[in-house]
Amino acid sequence: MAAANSLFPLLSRLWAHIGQGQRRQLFLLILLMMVVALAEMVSIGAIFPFLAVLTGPERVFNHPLGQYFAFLFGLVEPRQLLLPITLLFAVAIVLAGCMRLLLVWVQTNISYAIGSDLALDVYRRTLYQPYAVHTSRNSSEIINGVYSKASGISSYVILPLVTIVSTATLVAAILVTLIGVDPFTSLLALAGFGVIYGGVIKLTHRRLFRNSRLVADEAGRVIKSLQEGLGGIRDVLIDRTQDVYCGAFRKADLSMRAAQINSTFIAQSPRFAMEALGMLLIATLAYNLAQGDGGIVSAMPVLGALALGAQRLLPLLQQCFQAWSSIRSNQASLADTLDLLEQPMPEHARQGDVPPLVFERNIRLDDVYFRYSPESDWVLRGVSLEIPKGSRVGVMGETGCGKSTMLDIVMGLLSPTSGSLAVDGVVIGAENGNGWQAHIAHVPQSVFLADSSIASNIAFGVPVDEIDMERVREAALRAQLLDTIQSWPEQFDTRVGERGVRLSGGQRQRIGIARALYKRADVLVFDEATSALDNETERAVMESIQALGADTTVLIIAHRLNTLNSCNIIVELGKGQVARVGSYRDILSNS
Ligand SMILES: Nc1ncnc2c1ncn2[C@@H]1O[C@H](COP(=O)(O)OP(=O)(O)OP(=O)(O)O)[C@@H](O)[C@H]1O
Repeated sequence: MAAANSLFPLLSRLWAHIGQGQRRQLFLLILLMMVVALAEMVSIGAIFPFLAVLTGPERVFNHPLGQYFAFLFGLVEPRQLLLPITLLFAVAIVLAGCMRLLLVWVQTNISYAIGSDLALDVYRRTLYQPYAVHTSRNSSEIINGVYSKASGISSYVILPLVTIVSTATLVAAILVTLIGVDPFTSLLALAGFGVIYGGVIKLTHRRLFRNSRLVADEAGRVIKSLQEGLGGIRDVLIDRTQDVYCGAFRKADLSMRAAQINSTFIAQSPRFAMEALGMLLIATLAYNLAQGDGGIVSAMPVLGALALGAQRLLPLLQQCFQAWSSIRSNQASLADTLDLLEQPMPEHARQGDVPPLVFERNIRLDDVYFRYSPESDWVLRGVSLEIPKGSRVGVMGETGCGKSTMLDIVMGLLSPTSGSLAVDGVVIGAENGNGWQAHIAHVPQSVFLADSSIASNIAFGVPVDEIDMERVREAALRAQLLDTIQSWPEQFDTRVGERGVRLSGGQRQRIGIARALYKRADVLVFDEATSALDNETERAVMESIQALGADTTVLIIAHRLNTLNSCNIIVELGKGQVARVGSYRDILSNS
């Protein structure tokens, strides 16, 4: 718990993910902070001669420095000092303001640039995780991780961190100036402010950490309730379960917001105590100085410098505290983001484009056992199978017997728990999986469609300006979809709607088939890809697939045996084992 609670290990893990270029930018930023701090010192220091000239020009004129200044500008009487000193003070104030503005601009830019790179890295690493990792995760958790936690990292951690460093530099510079003006009051103020902020930090840091865990978890539940309600909208409408989903949303949202309110309140609250303390100090000081020889008039320069210093210091201290509480109240999200950033990157991810593996003879499964986790039952138990190149293999078996799992292993999406997958005798593993997958096109049971045009969905993942329309047309023709597309006013530019809601189930499936054909892969895997088609269309699609040529290997899972009548090998699975292998005729005659 102590380790989870501590912020510093997280910050050092975060530092490890910041690139060299950005570290250099941060170093330059610190230099800029120092320049701004210097400007701040000058602007506060400048009020001292300004007020001194206002309240007693003779004193300043007779001072050796005043004499030198008068000589420099050719001034002959004390009142002539007023204009140049006022101008100097104004210039110092304006310059310091401009420098602060520049600092805010630079630090915001650098923070968001770092945040953007980290968010991209989280997304990239997530996309590169093996399929088994994806099937074991909840998508709302991932969306929450990539979008809210990782994307927001610039505003809730990086910018606050940079703010803490920059405000601390400015605070130090202002304090040094104020100590030069009046050491006792300045050190007293420093101690007072330090005690108050230190006390608030001590009292609230656990609470803020608890809030951070709550916000991180409840945000995931908010996304989950949205995804489930919208994803199952047909059932929600028919069953009238809107209130159930609104209830789940409300519960998570309220709890998340209660934690956010609490953290925001904590972040804001010390401000008022600080302002009161600052005023109290100035009033006490003014009272004491007014009792002195020269009265309040001779004390004005010191008082003015301290008042201006306090006016600069208090917002900075508050900013610094708010930045700390922002990091603390998002610490759990930071920890989750770091876990995502530290997902192992598979070796092949660094390889770039890999050439396809040689595939001339066969695909072999040798005594393959598979289970999804060490706690779960075996899904495949000792499956051995040889698939010659160019064959048409039909896979059948009762529901849940492991057909899709077996084909996921053939496609290199899942790795056998024991046993092996080999192509032309070469065992497929993490290092050559990409080379094997370069041969494969896959049509899953439910085809994912992007909310874009038909053409983009057929040439899925290809940039719009690189889509080969002739190839798209040919794929649509083979998938028995060309006539339908041509009957639509916008033809291949027709938008399909989110997840293809504007299409029928059969049209969606045929887009999936056309997508696989567009790739011109030499291994095609169809997982119940024609289940939504009528008999006539299914027969036509299967004929097109048959006509693909002797070099194309086709694997088809189907529940209807007659879908497989053009296959030359039929594999029947039963409870994770190969029950029978034979020709369509053999299987039919023994059924
Ligand atoms: N991601 C997963 N995690 C855990 N178990 C899983 C996972 N996917 C599938 N299973 C289990 O593995 C078994 C085989 O599933 P699989 O999808 O391979 O069967 P199938 O024969 O293709 O079924 P169907 O014909 O219904 O599509 C089932 O008992 C299923 O519950």
